[in-house]
Amino acid sequence: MAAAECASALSSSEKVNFSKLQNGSDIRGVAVPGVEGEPVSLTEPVTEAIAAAFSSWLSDRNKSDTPSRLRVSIGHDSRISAETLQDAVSRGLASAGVDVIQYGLASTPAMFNSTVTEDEEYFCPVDGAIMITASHLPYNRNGFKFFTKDGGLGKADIKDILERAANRYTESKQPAALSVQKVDYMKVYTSDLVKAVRRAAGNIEKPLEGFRIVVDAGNGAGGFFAAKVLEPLGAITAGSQFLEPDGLFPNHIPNPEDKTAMKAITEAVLQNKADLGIIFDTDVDRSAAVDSNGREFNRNRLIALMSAIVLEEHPGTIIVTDSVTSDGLTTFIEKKLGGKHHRFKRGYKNVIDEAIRLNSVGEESHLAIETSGHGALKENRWLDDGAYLMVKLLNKLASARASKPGSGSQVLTDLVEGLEEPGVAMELRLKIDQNHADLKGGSFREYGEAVLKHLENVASSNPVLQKAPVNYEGIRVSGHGGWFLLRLSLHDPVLPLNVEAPSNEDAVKLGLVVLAAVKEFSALDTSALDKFVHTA
Ligand SMILES: O=P(O)(O)OC[C@H]1O[C@H](O)[C@H](O)[C@@H](O)[C@@H]1O
Repeated sequence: MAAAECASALSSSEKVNFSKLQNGSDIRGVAVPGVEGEPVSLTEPVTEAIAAAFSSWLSDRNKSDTPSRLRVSIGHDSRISAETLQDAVSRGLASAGVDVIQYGLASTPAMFNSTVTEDEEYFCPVDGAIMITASHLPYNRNGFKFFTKDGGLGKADIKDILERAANRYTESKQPAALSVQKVDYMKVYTSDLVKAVRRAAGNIEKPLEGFRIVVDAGNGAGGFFAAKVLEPLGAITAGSQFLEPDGLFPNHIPNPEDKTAMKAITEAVLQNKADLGIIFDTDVDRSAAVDSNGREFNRNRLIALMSAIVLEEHPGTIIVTDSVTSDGLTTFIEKKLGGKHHRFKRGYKNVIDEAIRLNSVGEESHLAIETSGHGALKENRWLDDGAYLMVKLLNKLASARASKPGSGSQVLTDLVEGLEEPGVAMELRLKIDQNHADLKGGSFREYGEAVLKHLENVASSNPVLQKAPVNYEGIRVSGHGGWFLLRLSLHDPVLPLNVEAPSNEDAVKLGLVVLAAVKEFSALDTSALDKFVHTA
């Protein structure tokens, strides 16, 4: 499908529900027509209004300290609607009197980086940055993430921007005099990553010489990592796959939580006898790895690995994670590594903000990381960066090679030794039918809260179950050698259920507890749970 077919224009008299485009701290919508039941919501005029609204938000925020014209950078991932939206964003910004700098294909973390880089040749630092991406969502979606030098914008800022956009959308527009610069900013960002590995290795030019490392970019924006980061450091990247951007994602979903994606990189490692495999999501703010034996470092195992690295550097520090992390991970961080596991809420912005808050009240934390593969380090300005997580693994490889040549990725494998892993780990997503009479006109959130309250009461009266003493999200309960967590999704009318247990039999016992408690809620679709408890 050609980019020109994307994002057909709406007339300004049509009603646009801007608030529906908010997805937590991002904006997301449908940008490409053709999928039944998914009309285009992120049209060019809507996009122009959002970009102009960001610039008005930015200029209000910077009023006192930036008398000159504002500069905003724009980057995008490999989606087929990227260029159309990039042009619309540029027009929206220019109409608001902002200087526009287009980076073309870029990663989300690079966009944040552009707000802190000091380099006039690249028009940096910019006052704000916009990344056009919908992460791992299907090809027809797209969206925006916004950054200033203080990091990614939060929920309240996005709400504000969408309100401003709704007001602007009805205003008649003047054609804007477009002042657009194009620069290859990824050159700056990748050279920062290369320098970070060289520095950690004692300023050796090629600290990864001889390592075979394969990259799977899933046809997203992460293909640069092979040629622009690994190769200059001396690694051999033969066997890397899906490095070419292709917004139809023909090979697999670029998502390190996805089983097919992890299988693809694992096979590439084994076939190429590589020391390490690295996989990114579409916009490179999430990642995972695979060791030379094909063992996956994603989800809890990636957190364990990163915790081991960070706790060597900062003994005793607090590791902040999302809520769906395993009990085995807590034991590993606290008993084996001597750190403290702070299991917080789901959502990368939530874990990062919590780590920043802890530091501000004198509780030292250096790592905030989610099972999804999002992760941020204090040393890297709390930038949510999948590529930087991989840089930390590369540093480990390089230092192990210096002391023990030929040991491949064994150093990483050894670091997670002792992590207890459950026999069964699963997530089922139970949908709330928002139009169901049982909601009695209330919101799906209220309904979900009622389900959780009831489950809490049921669990409290069952002597074989123990409610988690500290819990920030949903209902987490231990029993039958495992645990379950039922919570409200951050964005969707869904109650995700995570269960971990030593065996299928135990997982079924936990599943039955949940099923018995929620079955009277007729707007909740429990078919996946029914199926699990009857067939597992
Ligand atoms: O609550 P859920 O539906 O499981 O979604 C949770 C996820 O939402 C978004 O994708 C965020 O980027 C992730 O950081 C978060 O983990």
